[in-house]
Amino acid sequence: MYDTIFIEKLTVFATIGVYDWEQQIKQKLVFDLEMAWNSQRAAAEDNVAYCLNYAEVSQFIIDYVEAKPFLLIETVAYQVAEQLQQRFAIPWLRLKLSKPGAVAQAATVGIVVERGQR
Ligand SMILES: Nc1nc2c(c(=O)[nH]1)N=C([C@H](O)[C@@H](O)CO)CN2
Repeated sequence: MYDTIFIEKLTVFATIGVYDWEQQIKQKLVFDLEMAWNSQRAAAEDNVAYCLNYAEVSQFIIDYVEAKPFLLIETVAYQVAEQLQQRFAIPWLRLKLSKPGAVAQAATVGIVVERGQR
C-alpha cells in the first residue's frame, strides 16, 4: 500500500538554457514532486529511518541541479527523476519542472515526467 510523499515549489537556481547568454546567468527552476512510498513502518514505529525523507530528497535535487550546467529542462527532469528512483528506491514518481519567466507572455512553462509504477 503506497502513500504519496510530496514536495511543492522547491526552488533551485541553475545554469539552464539553450542560448549563450543563458549559460552566463542563474535562472530559477521550480520542482513539484509526488513520490509513492509505503509509510506503514515509519508511522507504526514513529521512526524517520523508514520514511522517504523529503528533506534529504530536496537537498539532493538542489545539489544535483546546482552542480553542473544544462541546456534543456528535459535533461534536468529526466536525470533528476532517474537519480531519485535509484538513490531513494522510489517505486513511482511524478516530477513537474517549471521554468518561470522563460516565455514572457506565460506565467511558467515546463515539463511533467512520470516514472515507475505504483
Ligand atoms: N521544450 C523546450 N523548449 C525550450 C527550452 C527547453 O529547455 N525545452 N529552452 C528554451 C530556452 O532556453 C528558453 O527557455 C529561453 O527563453 C527554449 N525552448
